Amino acid sequence: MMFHSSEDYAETMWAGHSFQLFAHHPFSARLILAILSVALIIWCLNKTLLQPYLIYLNLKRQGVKGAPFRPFIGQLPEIREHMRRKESDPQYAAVLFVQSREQIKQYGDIHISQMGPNIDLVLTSPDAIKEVLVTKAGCFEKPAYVKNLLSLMGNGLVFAEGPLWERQRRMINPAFNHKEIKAMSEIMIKCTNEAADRWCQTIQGGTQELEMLLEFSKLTLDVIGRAAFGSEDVASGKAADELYGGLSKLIEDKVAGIMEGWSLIPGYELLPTSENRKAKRREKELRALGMRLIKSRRETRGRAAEKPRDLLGMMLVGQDEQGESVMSDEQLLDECMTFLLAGHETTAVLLTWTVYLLTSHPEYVEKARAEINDVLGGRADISFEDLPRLKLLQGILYESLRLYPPVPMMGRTVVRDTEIAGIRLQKGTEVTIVSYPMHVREALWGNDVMEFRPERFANGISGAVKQPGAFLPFSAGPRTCIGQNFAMTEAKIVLVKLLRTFSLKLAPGYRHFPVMYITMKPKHGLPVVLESLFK
Ligand code: HEM
Repeated sequence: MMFHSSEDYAETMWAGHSFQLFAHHPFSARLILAILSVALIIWCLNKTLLQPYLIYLNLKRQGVKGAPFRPFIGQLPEIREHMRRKESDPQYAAVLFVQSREQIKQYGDIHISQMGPNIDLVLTSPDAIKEVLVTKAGCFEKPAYVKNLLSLMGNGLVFAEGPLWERQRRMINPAFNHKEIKAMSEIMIKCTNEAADRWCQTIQGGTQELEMLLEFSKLTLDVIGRAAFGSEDVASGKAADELYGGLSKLIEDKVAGIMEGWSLIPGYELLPTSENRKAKRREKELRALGMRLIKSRRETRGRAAEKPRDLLGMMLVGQDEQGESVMSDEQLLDECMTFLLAGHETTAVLLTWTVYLLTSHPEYVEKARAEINDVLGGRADISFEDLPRLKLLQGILYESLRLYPPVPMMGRTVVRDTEIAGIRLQKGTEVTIVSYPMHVREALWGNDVMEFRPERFANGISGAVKQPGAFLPFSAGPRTCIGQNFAMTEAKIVLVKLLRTFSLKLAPGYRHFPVMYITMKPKHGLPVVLESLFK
């Protein structure tokens, strides 16, 4: 072999012999392993100790208050203890998670909280939250730990960022305009009638206890399946049980991982632990179900002559208003999983808490029935045009969203240095927006703030609260919930049917224990005794 220079020689020797050297010298292999291990430990310590500590110092130096820094665990032990102790406390919702009243009382509306290794700037003030969600929204993205928690949604609309998010939102927006929601309301009515018939059959003229969180979840899954995917069988029989059961278990397990603290460690989700393997398996099954939906919709699209009107159909045609072209199969699947998840769970939880509040305040059941009868007269079915006239029902739903917001917290990560409420935030700082404390702040709503009083919304949101930005069930700004009108339309349709067909009583076995599994829902479900009003 000819070498043109000593560099060539050295290079070839390095490339050719170095691996042999390592292979034949166990010492060198061990050295490499040791170097890699040290690098990994340094990386982990930097992520879980040094970076959080520097963020903590930056906030502290600017006078932000909060519990003292505690390496790796933060306030996790207290939160866990808190959750255990509160099992029997009916006011549990009022002391939700870390953002307990005591924390706000002790440290103020804007304070530091530490969940495992993560330092969070907790915001419960309308002005600061408006800066994050609206005026400086471009400086924030969704945090990695939430993306990991809901990795099933991939890069769908909830987690897409930058130009991808802009394109997807532009493409999907038209599916949620007034005309489309009106068209989808017919599907909602059909699904609701079918569910009510099923419940009537179960009751068989007597009374029967039903677990309403489960019933509402199946119903909202059915609606999103048909309205967004043009599929009749998302929520039929076994598939629905598998889908609902699979999704709930997946999220419960992942939240349990957070409470244990392990899954807050960066990169933990990549380790082959039995929990991670189980979660991956579940995700794979659920995504396979999503793929089946796409395939079946592709086939029906091939046969249909007119322009598709459901969400998946529109995405399959695959052009946005600017004529930009098709989504990849992977992106399509991410959007399907996003809408299946975001589009059913939240609305089911809203319906569940509303029925809980109504059974606890029967006087509003009577008032709501009177309003419904007034608006519908002798007609059996509601129509989309009736909905704006159901003012009390709207107030009941808003009051439920105020006292039991299905999404009471939202996370953000600073991606560009910025300033919020006069506090300088470095890139990498985590921000948690907590709506619940604003929803129950006396100074904003009046001294009856803890009471269920739907009339407070008689003149809309601005008539109910001093700062409208303090009512945040659907978020605000460019990333506000795309499905809010869909959800409110669906919830009204379901409640009208329920109140017109059944009397409702909370079952004696109900245990009030709201928990946060991304959405805030009753840990033990909502058992309700249903009795038909028509005998
Ligand atoms: C009562 C029902 C609902 C509540 C309380 C709710 C709440 C929210 C909230 C708070 C966000 C913002 C999350 C964040 O920025 O971190 C959000 C976003 C979103 N919601 Fe909803 N939602 C509901 C129903 C729905 C429905 C029915 C759909 C679809 C049919 C839907 C689809 C979405 C999507 C796709 C996003 C992400 C939007 C974006 O980032 O551009 N939601 N929702």
